[in-house]
Amino acid sequence: MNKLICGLSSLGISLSSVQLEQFETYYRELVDYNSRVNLTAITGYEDIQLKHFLDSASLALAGIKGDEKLLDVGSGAGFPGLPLKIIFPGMKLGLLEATQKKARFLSEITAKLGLTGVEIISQRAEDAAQNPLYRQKYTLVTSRAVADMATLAELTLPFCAVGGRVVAPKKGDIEEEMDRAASAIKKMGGRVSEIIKVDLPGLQDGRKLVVLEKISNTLSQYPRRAGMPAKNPLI
Ligand SMILES: C[S@@+](CC[C@H](N)C(=O)[O-])C[C@H]1O[C@@H](n2cnc3c(N)ncnc32)[C@H](O)[C@@H]1O
Repeated sequence: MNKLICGLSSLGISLSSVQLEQFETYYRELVDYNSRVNLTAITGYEDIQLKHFLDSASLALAGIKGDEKLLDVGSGAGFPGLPLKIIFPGMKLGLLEATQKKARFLSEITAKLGLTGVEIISQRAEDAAQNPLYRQKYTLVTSRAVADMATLAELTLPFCAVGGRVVAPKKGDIEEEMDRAASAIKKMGGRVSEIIKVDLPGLQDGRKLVVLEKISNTLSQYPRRAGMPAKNPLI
């Protein structure tokens, strides 16, 4: 795990032997499960350390303290939620994933890693966000590679408590994407707080973190029914 260790040290994070072993187990189980069920195209030992584990950990640049209640929307094989939980074990974590076979992997890997305080929610974000158990209940919401920002605002901000934040990793030039998303972010009760450049050993390719702040309650009509936020983004 040298690539991960090196990148994390730039973030001021060092891992205990238990955490290191958890990352090794996560790597092995991911590659094994992936040979039967397609979870990720990234399978090399170094690539997984950088593009999955360190990329997930880079969200710490947004000032994660470790006492957050975190929901990861469209978590797939657990990114970025699970690496953050390994690094910050005190966090409460929800992993929201609509695809059943991916949600099954999330349940299995969570048990194998011996993590507690993790809930797997196998639903679409549009449906789960109307459930009072989840609506506006999280202080931190993450989502990587799920949708463009206008759609993502509608899929994430409704889960966020007022005063909480959404952190979304993005890559490349996002100016136009952010312009298109301005109205959706406002309608969900959010505002853009900051955009943080990610520059870590092995991840120097224009990655950034979009940070949204939740400043007022989301109106009950949002998110719209399943599929609408992607099909017809709010403008
Ligand atoms: C490209 S994958 C990214 C997975 C992971 N976040 C990552 O970065 O590796 C997108 C994931 O989001 C899930 N997803 C897409 N739309 C969703 C929705 N509306 N509600 C819940 N999950 C959704 C998909 O099932 C898929 O697993």
